[in-house]
Amino acid sequence: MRIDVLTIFPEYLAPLGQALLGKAAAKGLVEIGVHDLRRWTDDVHRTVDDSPYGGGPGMVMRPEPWGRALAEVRRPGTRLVVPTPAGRPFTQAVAAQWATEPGLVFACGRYEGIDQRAVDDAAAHGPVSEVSIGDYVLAGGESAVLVMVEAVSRFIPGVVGNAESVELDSHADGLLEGPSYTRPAVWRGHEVPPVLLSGDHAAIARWRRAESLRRTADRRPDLLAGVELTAADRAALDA
Ligand SMILES: CN1CCN(Cc2ccc(Cn3ccc4ccc(-c5n[nH]c(N)c5C#N)cc43)cc2)CC1
Repeated sequence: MRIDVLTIFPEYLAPLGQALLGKAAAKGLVEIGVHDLRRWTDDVHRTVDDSPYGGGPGMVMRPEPWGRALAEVRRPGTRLVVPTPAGRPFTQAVAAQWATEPGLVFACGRYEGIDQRAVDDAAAHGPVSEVSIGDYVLAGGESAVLVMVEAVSRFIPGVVGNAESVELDSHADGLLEGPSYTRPAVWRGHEVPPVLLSGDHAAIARWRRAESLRRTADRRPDLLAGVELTAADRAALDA
């Protein structure tokens, strides 16, 4: 997969070269390009913003640099992802879907956002997704792109050493994952749940499902509505 990021703060995306993703890039599992949008400005001051039509606070990013940058960076048909507080929710399912695509281009806005015409015009050259990573307001799209690239890359074979780990991620089965434990068996008087030391894999699987259901019911009851519960699940929730 090829991932390109357009931003006025390229150094903000330096973490993409670190850790799992950095290793994946070194192994050729993913190609990452970060591009300074100012490369496509047309004035000596390398201007990327201007006042909003209709008035209002702050500045809006001009369409021209985006149009020129996307024409050069985005291969026709490649999905353009535009982080925005007004976007559709970015979810694990969306990450899994995008991971099947040959490439992604991320447009990091700043100020009060990007002139909508730059986004609308991009739709003529491939799919465009305006997405939000959560119901809070950031200062720009770069943090959101770091989050989304990490979530998508976990689905690329070979990026996460243990493929089973991705299958057991929170939200993989629509639920939150339950608690995890490792040695020592007792730490500051806190014991690891005995079932995990029992070697009874069926009992362990039942316990883990029950803990996942209980945590989801407690912290994200909204997710339960989308999960088909068995009789055993209901019994675990009622326990
Ligand atoms: C007059 N109007 C003008 C717009 N504001 C709304 C507004 C618009 C942009 C910004 C800053 N910003 C610029 C680009 C950009 C991309 C993503 C995100 C973002 N925030 N939160 C998420 N989950 C995000 C994601 N993903 C924020 C961004 C701040 C506030 C209301 C008043």
